[in-house]
Amino acid sequence: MKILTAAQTHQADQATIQAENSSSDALMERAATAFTDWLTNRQLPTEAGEILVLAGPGNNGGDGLVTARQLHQCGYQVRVLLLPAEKHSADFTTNRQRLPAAVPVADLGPENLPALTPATLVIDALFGTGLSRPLEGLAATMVQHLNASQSRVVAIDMPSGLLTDAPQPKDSAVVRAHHTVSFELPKLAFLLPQNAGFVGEWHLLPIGLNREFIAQTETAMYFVDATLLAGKLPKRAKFGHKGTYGHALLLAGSKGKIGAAVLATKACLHSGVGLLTLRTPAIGYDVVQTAVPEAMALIDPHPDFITELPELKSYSAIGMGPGIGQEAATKEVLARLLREAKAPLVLDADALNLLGQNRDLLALLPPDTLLTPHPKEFERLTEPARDDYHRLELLRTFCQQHRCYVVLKGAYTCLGTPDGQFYFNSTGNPGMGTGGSGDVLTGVLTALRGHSFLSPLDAALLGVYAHGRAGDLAAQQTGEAGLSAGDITRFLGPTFQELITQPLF
Ligand SMILES: NC(=O)C1=CN([C@@H]2O[C@H](COP(=O)(O)OP(=O)(O)OC[C@H]3O[C@@H](n4cnc5c(N)ncnc54)[C@H](OP(=O)(O)O)[C@@H]3O)[C@@H](O)[C@H]2O)[C@@H](O)CC1
Ligand SMILES: [K+]
Repeated sequence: MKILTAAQTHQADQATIQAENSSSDALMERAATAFTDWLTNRQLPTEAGEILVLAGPGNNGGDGLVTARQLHQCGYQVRVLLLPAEKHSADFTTNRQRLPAAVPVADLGPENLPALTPATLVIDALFGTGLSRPLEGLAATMVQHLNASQSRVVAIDMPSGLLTDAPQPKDSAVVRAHHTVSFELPKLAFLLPQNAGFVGEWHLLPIGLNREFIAQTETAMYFVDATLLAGKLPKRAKFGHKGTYGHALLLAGSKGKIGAAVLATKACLHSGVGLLTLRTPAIGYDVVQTAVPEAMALIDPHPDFITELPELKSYSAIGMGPGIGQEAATKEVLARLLREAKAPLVLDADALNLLGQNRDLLALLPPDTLLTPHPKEFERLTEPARDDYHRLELLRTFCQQHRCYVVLKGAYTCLGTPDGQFYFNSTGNPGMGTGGSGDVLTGVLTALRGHSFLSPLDAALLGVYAHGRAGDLAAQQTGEAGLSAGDITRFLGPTFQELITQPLF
């Protein structure tokens, strides 16, 4: 799915109205009907107490007025409070007039803030994607009053006060919604950790925005779901052999962290690699040969950490980092790898920390190298980010400067590409924030980078998505708290099976 800016969303709105030869009022009716259906299908009890619609002066307020009318028609007890304004949108005015007289309506005022109880369900329709500046005055006071209450809050399209795709001025008033129900396409603001407390759980409702317009609109941001990946992973070839799917090399493990090597190795094997060789220190030999007999073990002369780079010419992809530690000799191995590798590289964990401590090595990164930092590791490669928008700026600059792909790990892991695009992943769950989960991702990505038929972009997208999806399937069995990294590897097979497409021709 594409992620559009607020301005592009407004254009999509206009293009839809034009293409359908209908009216903005009809589109509003459609959007608000989808919202009302969403709400009432959640078995909203009629005895839920009062439903309070807070309506602003624009089309977001218009959506709120349509919803109020529809909920009233369904028999709910609804009340509307309007935010006084000098001008109102045409569709707001139309729907204000359509509101049945039986629905109580009043103007908000500093002396007229509503009583809010835990039984009140508040529908936040103050501002949506048309918000052009931080809230002030009465609107800000109302939002603070709402946030201080125990009422349940469902926001239409955006939590009011939150900018759709621009940095939020510090301490500005923003509604803290329990649910945000938005239309058609995800908004950038939903995907940033700093906004989690405002957005709550978010949901998308299709409202039939014009497909052609969306298809031809240029964007640098995507939300990666199964549809975006359709057709990218072909069925395994009948006459394929181990060579077709690559021979991967993993450099992983050190004393006390051989488990990281085992996890990455298992994940690589469960992601379709043809052959796998693991370079690990001597202390890991028995462990690895026993735990993962499918992999070949190429033992380093040092007992505790990796000190020598093996011959590289047979490998189609190389992953380095899980559990390797930060010894000087291991850093030299990394430096030699960067200088000598011809195969695609995946760098993670301590390989990234070593790069952060020796930034001169960044100049050696071969083009299309894939790095998989979490935000702290990324900061060690760049600089501390002021906020999530600044972090995205740093990500774009880093990827462009080093011609590399960076998987910035998080709730919506963001893949940055050398041409400045962002791909936010849709799969995964909080249970995956557990030791070894990153090692599994390195194994998956190393396997896919070794598939000659996948582009660097597709390998990264598929790997990140599959890792999250396998975690989701695992959590269905284990629960999020019970999820461990090894569980993720067990569900990689079913995940890839889901992703493989079998076109008839
Ligand atoms: N596109 C779609 O898919 C569809 C969109 N739909 C709905 O339309 C919504 C967007 O509507 P919208 O463009 O009218 O903007 P909205 O957020 O209501 O506010 C604009 C008004 O607020 C004002 N204003 C702005 N900032 C302010 C501030 N800080 N403090 C005070 N005032 C401020 C601004 O005035 P101005 O900036 O000109 O001063 C203007 O008067 C969208 O979120 C969705 O709910 C659906 O109905 C149909 C499908
Ligand atoms: K809103």
